[in-house]
Amino acid sequence: MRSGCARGSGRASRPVDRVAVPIQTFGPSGPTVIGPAALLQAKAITKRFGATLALDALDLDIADGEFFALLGGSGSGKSTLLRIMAGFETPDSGRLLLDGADIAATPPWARPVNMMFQSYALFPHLSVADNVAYGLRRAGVAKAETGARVAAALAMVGLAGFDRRKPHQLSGGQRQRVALARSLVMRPRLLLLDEPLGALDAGLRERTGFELRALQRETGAAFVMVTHDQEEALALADRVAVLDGGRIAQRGAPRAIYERPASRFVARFLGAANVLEGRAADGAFDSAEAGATFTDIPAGTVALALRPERLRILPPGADEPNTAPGTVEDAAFRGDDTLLLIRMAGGALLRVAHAEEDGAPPERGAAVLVAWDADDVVPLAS
Ligand SMILES: Nc1ncnc2c1ncn2[C@@H]1O[C@H](COP(=O)(O)OP(=O)(O)OP(=O)(O)O)[C@@H](O)[C@H]1O
Repeated sequence: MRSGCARGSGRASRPVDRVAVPIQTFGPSGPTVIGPAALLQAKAITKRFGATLALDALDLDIADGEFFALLGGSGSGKSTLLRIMAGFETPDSGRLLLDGADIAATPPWARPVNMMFQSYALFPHLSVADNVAYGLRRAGVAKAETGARVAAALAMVGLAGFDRRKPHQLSGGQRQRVALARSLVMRPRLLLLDEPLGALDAGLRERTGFELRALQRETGAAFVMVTHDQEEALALADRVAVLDGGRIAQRGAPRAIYERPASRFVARFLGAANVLEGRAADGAFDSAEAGATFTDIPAGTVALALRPERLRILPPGADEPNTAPGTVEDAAFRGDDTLLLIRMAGGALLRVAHAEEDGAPPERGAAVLVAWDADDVVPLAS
């Protein structure tokens, strides 16, 4: 992965009374939060739109104070799930619990939940301050308190002094901050963010990503972010759920699902791993397309994943275990590495990230050996 946003250890600045220590069990579908720290629980949520099954008996737990990312391709059900959490959409079946109590019948405004829309949905005719104050005024909060909370929220997102401007007098990044301030001013326990960085250019995305994490730590609210960008999800979230066809394909800490994807879909979706097909028998996996046999492979393995950055290139004839011959079909320089496409003798096309510090990459057409460490071979069960 080449990611713009580093993950900070970061927990230290969270107020002590909001520290989230979820208790987890590890079942076949990944860790499940069972402790009192579970803030929101979706249980077997199903939602259809006509013939489309948008969510398929989906289970999910969000812990108090965590940064959670819902990651998936177009149409995987991310937005539908977010809208159900917010109360803008009603599930056909299943339950949604907040602190253990069913909130199916609770209208959006009465939930301690706030949603920041991808479009920001600011009122164009209202000033920045009035946009941010809107929810507090509707809730009948006193004028003096409203003023103080609006000022604090604007300061928090770095927009002190912008109160009188109208949305059209702001840049895209500033409009996004107003939308954030408008959500945070309500002091939600759960903030839902629909593609929060989607409308920003690359430089601003990285900076805003760091700021989002800082705000999440500062407020102690749980953040649930929808994104189709895997780097963004891995960089920002404490936990990630990968959605596929209205179901959760895998969930867990970013590093865990990146390094140990459970299925072909997750391996390809996160970091574009090489997926090798073949046949498992007696603890070995024979991949004709890779021209290699892998040993110590658990029963039930249907394919193997190998990350491009874990593969190495050796000259032909090198005397090392765990190698297979191939030919360089193409090469693309990417700055800190070169992406090589290697056609293996068995026909598979492998992606290999050749780091700059490993010297000049081989030329197109060169015969090479592709090498791997046994520890980097990830067995996939589906
Ligand atoms: N109001 C609706 N009416 C009909 N179909 C809908 C409606 N909302 C969503 N769908 C369908 O439900 C499925 C899931 O949609 P959803 O918007 O949740 O996906 P998504 O993962 O957020 O996708 P994207 O990244 O493209 O926004 C899609 O097939 C979509 O076409």
